[in-house]
Amino acid sequence: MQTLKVGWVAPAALKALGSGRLFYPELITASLGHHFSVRQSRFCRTGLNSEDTVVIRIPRYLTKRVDNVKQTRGKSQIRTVKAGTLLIKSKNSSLNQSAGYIVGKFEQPVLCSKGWKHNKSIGDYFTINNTKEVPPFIAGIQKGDTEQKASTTFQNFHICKELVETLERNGITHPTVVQLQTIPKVMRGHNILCAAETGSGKTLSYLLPVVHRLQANMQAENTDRIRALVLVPSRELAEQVAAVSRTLCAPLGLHTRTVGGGRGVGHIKMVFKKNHPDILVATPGALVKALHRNCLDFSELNFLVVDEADTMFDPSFSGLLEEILSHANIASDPRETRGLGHKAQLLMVGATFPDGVGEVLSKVTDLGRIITIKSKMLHFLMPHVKQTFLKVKGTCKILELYQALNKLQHENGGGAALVFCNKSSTVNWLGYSLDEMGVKHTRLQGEMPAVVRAGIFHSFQKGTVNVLICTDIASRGLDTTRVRLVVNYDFPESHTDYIHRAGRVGRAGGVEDGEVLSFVTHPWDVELVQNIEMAARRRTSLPGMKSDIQEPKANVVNTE
Ligand SMILES: Nc1ncnc2c1ncn2[C@@H]1O[C@H](COP(=O)(O)OP(=O)(O)OP(=O)(O)O)[C@@H](O)[C@H]1O
Repeated sequence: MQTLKVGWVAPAALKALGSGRLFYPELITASLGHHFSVRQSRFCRTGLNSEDTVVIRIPRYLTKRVDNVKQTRGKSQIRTVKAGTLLIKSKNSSLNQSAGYIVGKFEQPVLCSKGWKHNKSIGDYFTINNTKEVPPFIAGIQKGDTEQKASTTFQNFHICKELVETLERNGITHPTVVQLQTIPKVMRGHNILCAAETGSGKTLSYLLPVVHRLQANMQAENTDRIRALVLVPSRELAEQVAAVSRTLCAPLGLHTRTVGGGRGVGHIKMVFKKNHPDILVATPGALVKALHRNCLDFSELNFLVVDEADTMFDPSFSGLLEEILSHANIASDPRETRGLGHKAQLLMVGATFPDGVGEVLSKVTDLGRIITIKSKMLHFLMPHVKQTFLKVKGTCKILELYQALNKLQHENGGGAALVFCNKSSTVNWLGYSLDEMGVKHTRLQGEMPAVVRAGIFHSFQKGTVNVLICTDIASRGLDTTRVRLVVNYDFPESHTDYIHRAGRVGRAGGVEDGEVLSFVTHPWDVELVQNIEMAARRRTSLPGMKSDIQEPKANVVNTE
């Protein structure tokens, strides 16, 4: 307990200190100090005798509190702004951060999104600016890339000349970083798990060696059974992968076919009635139906590809995937992939590292022999894409969206936009509202009947319509090279979803100035936003994402 002798100002000041409303605590304490020094004259005015000094005891917790506040205010905020371009531009300019400043591991910067759980923050915003012009996955342009890497062409992989010519006709001459790393290993027969940024060209990194090896073995394996199976999570993606495969296979006489869900068993039977294709691109649900009806024979399978592996190993698909894998004879060693009685080589690719791989794969292959390829920027925010976060009231989102779409069309030179919602019902509601506002658009969500859904994404890709409102069904794997704006109308529920949605812009061969705009409405969105902001300030990957194959947990058998 500290004892002070005070006069008439002190009680009021102490009341303010005790009330917790310490906007200017140093002024109050200063005035207390000042008052002690002049107390005699004041006392005269109140009529008190200087001998009758009032004694007030200040509890220790209160003095401590004042000291704490003093210390906090004394601590200078980290200066994150230097000369040059800005990485983070905030509504409150004191929270900006320069591109040349990296927040250290132990530094705690004040985040722009700090108070975003509170309603008072509505209208606040910040932007993570792009610090690079080109994506990090284009080889030869990045700092530190060797000349050899830059001059590597597809011919260096010793793939057949027809494939190289087809790529050249499509303007693809130099492999991306992930293609450089993956293609040689697939050609050698290894089981691969490849996790690399969205839009970095993973489709070609598995299709090129697969098509090359199939044509090379065509004479030896004269069979009408399926030789390569590609599993993808959606019908749209199946069509897209099949289109690339058909282009590559056309000069080689190989056949590709797709089978997707939602069309009934009759359709599936029809697909397999004719000769079996060399390459089948399928969704897991439809494929399992075909397996149950004995429409398929995997005895000649050379390759099993799991595209969008993070989604496919997710509990919503992993049961089906396990069943499919149990029908295929998966190799454990590259030597088992060649010659008579060969087994299937397993290739898994995705933009985020899949969880639960260990549990599923330990039953069908040797986990220790799977080669993992991870890009340097895995789970990082894309440095070549501008990303804006806006704290907004739920009821105002539609107006903000309208403005953003208008700005894209009339000020920023036009282009396509993808608008993500978390639920199919929101897609429908937003669609009706935009209809009323006269915004031409199309919709894609998983609850649509298959016949209605067919062709929607293709027509968006072709440019028939410029705005697509969708759920996360369109966030996985779909190649959206003409998209310039991604809007998270509903904030995504996980980092993985954010990475996949944002990855629809800034793709190899796509428009260069893609942007992401995210509306933040609910208090439960804020933690993700803060993680994203912190990862941007620290230049680290997003937290809490696995990046290694985990051994399956030992089965605990309860003996009681
Ligand atoms: N070497 C290359 N040079 C130029 N463009 C390329 C190259 N490889 C692929 N592309 C183009 O890059 C785009 C993205 O490729 P792809 O869809 O395979 O990316 P991805 O890594 O599978 O993306 P996601 O993670 O979203 O599935 C495609 O339009 C493709 O044609």
